[in-house]
Amino acid sequence: MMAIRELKVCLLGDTGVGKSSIVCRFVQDHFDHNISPTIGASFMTKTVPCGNELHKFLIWDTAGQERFHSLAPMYYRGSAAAVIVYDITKQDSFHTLKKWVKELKEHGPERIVVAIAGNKCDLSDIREVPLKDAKEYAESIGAIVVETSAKNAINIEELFQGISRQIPPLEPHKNGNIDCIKVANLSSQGGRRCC
Ligand SMILES: Nc1nc2c(ncn2[C@@H]2O[C@H](COP(=O)(O)OP(=O)(O)OP(=O)(O)O)[C@@H](O)[C@H]2O)c(=O)[nH]1
Repeated sequence: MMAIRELKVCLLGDTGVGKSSIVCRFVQDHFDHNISPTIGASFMTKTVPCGNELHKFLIWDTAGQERFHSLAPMYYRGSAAAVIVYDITKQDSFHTLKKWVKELKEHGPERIVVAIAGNKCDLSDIREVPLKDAKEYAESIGAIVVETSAKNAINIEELFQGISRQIPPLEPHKNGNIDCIKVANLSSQGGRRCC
């Protein structure tokens, strides 16, 4: 028997940085060049093994367009982790990422795991944000950082594995907690809805 833990995760970041594409690649191993901007938010799940536990990620992919900004607290409230995405070819999107970090610090859950994803690393020939800047910034706030490509499936699994590693394992006597159900296999895995 393995314990399954439900972990709420939200994705935040500018419109067009590739949040939905990252989730779609992670959950369905699929990439769509013509993906539409998210309206409000979308929800998907994926369960992955982590040590003696299964982590069921309840993934809220938020809309990056400014008009949806006020909805964000609904999605980061109660989240175990936030993936904040920027586009390595857009300096502005890195600036927006810093604003999200500030907002999470002020209004987000106290011990939220923050993972920074520098997406579109397949476009490094037109890069505007050096990896060094992202690493230095991530270190200064104690966040995970990785450059990803949803298009070429680079570091997408690793991003979520990094989050899993930051989630402290449950103590055995706590296995009866409400966020933890005993299951024998991975049959609950899969997305409920994509993009
Ligand atoms: N080259 C490249 N393009 C990407 C990558 N990820 C996403 N894109 C493209 O970037 C555009 C925006 O992707 P989305 O996933 O919709 O971005 P988003 O951050 O979810 O946008 P909103 O829903 O508006 O917040 C689409 O045309 C994608 O095909 C990537 O890794 N590489």
